[in-house]
Amino acid sequence: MQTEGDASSSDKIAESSQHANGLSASRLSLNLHLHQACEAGNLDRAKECLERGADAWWEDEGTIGWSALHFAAESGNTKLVRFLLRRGALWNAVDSNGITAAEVAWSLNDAATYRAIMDEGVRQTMLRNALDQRARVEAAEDAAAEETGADAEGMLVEVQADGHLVLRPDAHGEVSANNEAFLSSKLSFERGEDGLERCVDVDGGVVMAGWETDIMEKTAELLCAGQEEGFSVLNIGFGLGIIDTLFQNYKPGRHVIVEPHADVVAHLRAQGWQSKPGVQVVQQRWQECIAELSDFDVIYTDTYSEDYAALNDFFDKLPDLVSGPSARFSFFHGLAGTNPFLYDVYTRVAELDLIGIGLQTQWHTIRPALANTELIWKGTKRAYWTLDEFRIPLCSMQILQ
Ligand SMILES: C[S@@+](CC[C@H](N)C(=O)[O-])C[C@H]1O[C@@H](n2cnc3c(N)ncnc32)[C@H](O)[C@@H]1O
Repeated sequence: MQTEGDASSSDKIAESSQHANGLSASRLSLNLHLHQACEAGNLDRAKECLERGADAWWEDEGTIGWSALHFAAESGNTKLVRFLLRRGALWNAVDSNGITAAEVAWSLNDAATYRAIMDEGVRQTMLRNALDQRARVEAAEDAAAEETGADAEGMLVEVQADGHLVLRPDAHGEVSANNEAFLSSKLSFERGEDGLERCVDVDGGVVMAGWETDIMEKTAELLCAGQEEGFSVLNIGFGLGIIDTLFQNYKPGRHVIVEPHADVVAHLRAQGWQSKPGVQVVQQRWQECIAELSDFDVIYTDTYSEDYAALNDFFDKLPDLVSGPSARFSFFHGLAGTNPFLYDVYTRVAELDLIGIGLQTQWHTIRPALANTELIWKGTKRAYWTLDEFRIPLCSMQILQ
């Protein structure tokens, strides 16, 4: 509960008007009435406020920045929540503590309301991805015409100055937000303060770190256990070679590694990867060589400085890469790995996009033992993972046992 006891609307208006971004007193009053209606879970009154011109997106910065959706979520009226979402409420608006309305519902064990907000998030994210994809195709066509490049974006979740969560912000010129810039920048291979090996980019962004070993181990097991002798593996992104080392334990007959970064390739050469039997290293971006590759029983992708749109593009290539309906695919699902609600949204978005190309996904949840110990992120730009549970996708055209 965030409103202040019996404060009258006019008191609240006076308090809020300092932060009102130029809204008139009557509009503020209407917005506050909308909040009160939502706090009471009163759909009819909320409708009336919106019909009279209240703003469904408005957040009361005079208090802790709740929106009408936060109040509606707290009231437990799922119908009201759905109504607000249809009328312009922002599904991912956060209060001044970074809390979304969905998290308010979650804290109250209100699964129906949580689901309603998540569904809207999934719908809008998929729509936005589709629009972005079209914009990228058009940008690429323009770039080809003008011989200029288009910038890629990062996919970290950040709270913006206006209080909204952004799913794919520009990471302020860092190489982690631009695949082309990343691939021509310097990398360091070092030991973190946790004693584990890590690979770090020029800005201090972590490309890969030893704490992910648990995730890689489980992924390799899900993908490789029970495969026939001589099975074939395609891995996109070598990094520290953790998953490739684990794949080798299952003795694949053919093991293709796609890795474009010169420093990573130098690192893997130094470890003798190129002369291992059955191993082929392709020093290209996956986008450049994928059309030449086919017939894999196991496919895994875990790249860096690429966003969800790039992953979705990779999904589209899968039908031409697999050896048959029982081939298995997985990817590193770190999308929105710092916010539990957005992690749920991206889980569902990926699942639906995969259904779109005929793949079923089973999610295997693990708690990486080494994740979130303080030392992991010391001396790095930021933590890209702060959640307790990691979901490993296992995808196939057939339902897997
Ligand atoms: C997170 S690391 C992979 C870690 C790996 N799974 C492991 O177990 O060590 C990401 C790798 O993807 C590579 N990469 C980045 N962009 C790529 C692209 N477009 N195609 C293929 N690999 C890419 C990076 O150079 C980096 O080596």
